[in-house]
Amino acid sequence: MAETVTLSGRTSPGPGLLASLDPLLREWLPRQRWFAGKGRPVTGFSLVAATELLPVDGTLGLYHLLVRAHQSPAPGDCYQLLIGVREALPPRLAPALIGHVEEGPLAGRTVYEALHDPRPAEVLLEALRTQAHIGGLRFERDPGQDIAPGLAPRLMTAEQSNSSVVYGDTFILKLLRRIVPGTNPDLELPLALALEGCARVPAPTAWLRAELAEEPYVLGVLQPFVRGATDGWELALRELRKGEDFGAEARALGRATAEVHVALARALPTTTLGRVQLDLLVTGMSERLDAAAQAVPALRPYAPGLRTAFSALADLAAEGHTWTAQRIHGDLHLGQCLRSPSGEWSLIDFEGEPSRPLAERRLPQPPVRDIAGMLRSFDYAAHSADPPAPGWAGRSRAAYCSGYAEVTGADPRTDPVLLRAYETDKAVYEVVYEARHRPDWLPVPLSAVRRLANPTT
Ligand SMILES: Nc1ncnc2c1ncn2[C@@H]1O[C@H](COP(=O)(O)OP(=O)(O)O)[C@@H](O)[C@H]1O
Ligand SMILES: O=P(O)(O)O[C@H]1O[C@H](CO)[C@@H](O[C@H]2O[C@H](CO)[C@@H](O)[C@H](O)[C@H]2O)[C@H](O)[C@H]1O
Repeated sequence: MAETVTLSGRTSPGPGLLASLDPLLREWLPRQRWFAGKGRPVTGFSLVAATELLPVDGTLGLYHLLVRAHQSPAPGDCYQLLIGVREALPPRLAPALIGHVEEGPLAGRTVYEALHDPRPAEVLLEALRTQAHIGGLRFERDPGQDIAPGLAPRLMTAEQSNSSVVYGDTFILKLLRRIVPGTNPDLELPLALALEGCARVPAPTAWLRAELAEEPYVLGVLQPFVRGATDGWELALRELRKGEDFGAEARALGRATAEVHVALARALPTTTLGRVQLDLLVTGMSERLDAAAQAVPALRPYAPGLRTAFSALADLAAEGHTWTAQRIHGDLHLGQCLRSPSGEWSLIDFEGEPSRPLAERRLPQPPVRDIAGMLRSFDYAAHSADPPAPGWAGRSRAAYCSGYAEVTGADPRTDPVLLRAYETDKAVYEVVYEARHRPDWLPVPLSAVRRLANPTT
């Protein structure tokens, strides 16, 4: 059953479109890295919106679909799909195959993940360049930034929560996969930082939105591509392999994080977290720990020790301690930091932790939360090295905090209770993330869990 169907007006996809794709999507969707509902069966699909971008009666058809995958708990998540339609798939597109349609309006055709194909990817950039309105899709651009026509696209192959296409090493378009209504911080925060003149974050050039059932959806963001960049994770692993210290880079990263925090605090409202808010924060952390221990048995022996991190924070709140909260990155780790060949660091991916509700991701939070994320990341890098290098992690963590203090005047280590609570919350999140997505990596956050559960050992 269609919820809302938006058409380009050029041709109707026909009522049987989704029914004919259903058996193929059931098999293909759960295999995608960005599919958020892993481990729960997909029981069906409903069409939220369908827009024909290239006519499907031509040699290459293109549908933009928003499709809800029915899973428990209902109603299931909504995903953005770009479906190419051809008579037959050329061999170079074999990895993009979704399947051969047996019935319905596309019977006899082959459907595939269109982002692998240059022509559909070009259509998206051209629509952003010309600020097209197609069906319910709104391709919009910063009037102060131009997009040259004809930039060659290539789909990024990195492990991602979404899908990105690089155009001529000039722009990168991130198409969000799991779509939720509302203002998306991945567009909101970089736009606010650009207005603030913060050069640490690539300024959005253009974006794709949809208005569905009077709710706004952000579907994608185009931003300048940092050419020749190395991300912080790759760089850290490289230095670890060479036995090199990461202190200077970690310090620079601390400064970059602080600059972004200062700009966000200027650009968007801040608030004070008092007893009520801190109690809610502690409750949230405790509930996440309970849910994680339920989902991942290996976490259970450490749960009582981890809880002491949260009760210590509750104790401070009861004594009347308050903290300032502001908008933050929300999922900061080494992979979200790009170092340009000239040594400048940029921060990317302001979506927050994708599994949390959007409203929660947009709340002001103590900046220490981002710092805890980065500290966890140094630990991750050190534990992925062979042999593990805890001393390297300790030095990088210290240098990062010092760099942060150089800009803000406040060293995060002077706030150990809040820092330990957030590090614990993050490690718990990572345990669940790894159990779900990369079970081989589970020992990495579990080693931190052991340390955080026994802070004096
Ligand atoms: N502006 C940019 N310049 C260069 N590379 C980028 C840029 N933005 C993202 N990337 C690359 O794309 C990858 C995925 O981007 P990210 O925003 O983290 O997507 P996701 O939310 O899907 O994880 C990054 O790890 C980085 O390698
Ligand atoms: O980049 P994403 O928004 O998709 O973030 C998710 O995936 C990350 C892994 O790709 C995950 O990060 C964890 O692993 C990193 C090493 O691969 C490490 O640097 C991080 O510190 C660690 O949290 C992130 O948690 C998840 O949300």
